[in-house]
Amino acid sequence: MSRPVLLVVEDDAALARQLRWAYEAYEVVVAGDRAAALDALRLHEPAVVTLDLGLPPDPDGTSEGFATLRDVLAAAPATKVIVASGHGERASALQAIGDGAWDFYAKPIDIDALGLIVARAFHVHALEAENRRLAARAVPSGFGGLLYASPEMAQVARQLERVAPADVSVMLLGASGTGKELLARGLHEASPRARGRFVAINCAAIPETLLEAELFGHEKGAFTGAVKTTEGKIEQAAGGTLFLDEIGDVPLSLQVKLLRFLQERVIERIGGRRAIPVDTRIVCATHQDVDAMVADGRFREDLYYRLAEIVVRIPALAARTGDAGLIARHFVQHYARTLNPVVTGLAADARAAVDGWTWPGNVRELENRVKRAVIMAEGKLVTAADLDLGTASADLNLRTAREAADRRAIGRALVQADGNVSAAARLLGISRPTLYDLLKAYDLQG
Ligand SMILES: Nc1ncnc2c1ncn2[C@@H]1O[C@H](COP(=O)(O)OP(=O)(O)OP(=O)(O)O)[C@@H](O)[C@H]1O
Repeated sequence: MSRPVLLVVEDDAALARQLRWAYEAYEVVVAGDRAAALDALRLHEPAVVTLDLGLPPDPDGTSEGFATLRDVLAAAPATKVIVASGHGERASALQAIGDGAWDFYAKPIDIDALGLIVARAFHVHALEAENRRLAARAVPSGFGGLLYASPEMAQVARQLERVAPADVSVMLLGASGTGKELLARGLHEASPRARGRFVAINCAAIPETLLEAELFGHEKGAFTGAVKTTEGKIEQAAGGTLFLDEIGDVPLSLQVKLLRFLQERVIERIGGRRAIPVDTRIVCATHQDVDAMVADGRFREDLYYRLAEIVVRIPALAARTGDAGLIARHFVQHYARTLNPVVTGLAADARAAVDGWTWPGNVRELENRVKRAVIMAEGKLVTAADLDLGTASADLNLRTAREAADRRAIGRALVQADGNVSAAARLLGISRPTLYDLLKAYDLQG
């Protein structure tokens, strides 16, 4: 097997020779200045580079060393650069770490100590490469950017893949921020209507009085302010998919009109007299407990059956084994690129905090926290404190630890039981009312 390449950027030829001789486990490539270092980087793509900051034409300063560090990391950001700090240059070594170097060592060189740092750098590089490979593999095709590695979400994706080609209505149930809109879009893209439009409307965000016009459109002069004829969202989605988010917030009066559209597949704009046929697929979502709403008359049962030919339950993020860490890594890389390129990953305490947190706001909360943390991070790694999870992680106290465990177990049981609350309760060994209480308490309805 060929030996891994260690690039030594060093203008002292005698020292470079000594390193080549000492590190026989590696193929040591030596570069004496910045240009040679970059050539060697392109040619050998070394995982690890040792860098003397004092390079010609500035052998007594550090400017050329820092420029080399910048160029190396710009060309190959995953490279582990270990910086040499001469006597009294500790401050520049620390600055180099801030600029993205992986570690530093003090001159004069202790061959064994540097050897350990180098070996560890190769090891970490290999782990990170493996992580990236796994993360890349975890991105499934077809569901527009949805990230997961958990069996719980794999099951959801499979269900949606199966129903995408059939022109049935789909109801997505899940707490806020679990990715319902992303899944609805994925469903559209995997369906024969993919060439048509995906039109989304959040029924909770629009005042009751305006919702009807938004959905059905209006003719010019239908009401004060209706200065021109306007198509509603339903018409806009003709040939494509209409995503009705927060369907549980549609008032009863409008539920009747929606039902009529779903039965007859024609709409009438407000103030219009013409029935306009519209062919669109309906996907809807809610975080509310629609079963309970139907039971106490807040949601029409006949409409429910039209909208929910297929019901898919989206587990809370805390109930997806391993997904929070995976998604956090993705967002760190994503936001680091534009907001703070020095940041390369999550510190160990941050990873533990991400795994332990209950994520009441699900993926949206995770994305927001990571984004803010990337901006706030002072070094290469995002810490638990940057995520604002430092004191609030699951081991804050027994109650939060229990809640996290409850959420995970309930989410999994619901997925396993295909959303059937009685079956999930049996799996969990608790009564149905107790499970309902827990679903309510943790806002896990659906
Ligand atoms: N599995 C995932 N992988 C990557 N990003 C995700 C995932 N799930 C959700 N997101 C992102 O999280 C954010 C929230 O997702 P989305 O808007 O789909 O949630 P939602 O369930 O519709 O929320 P709400 O009910 O509050 O409208 C979006 O920015 C979305 O891109």
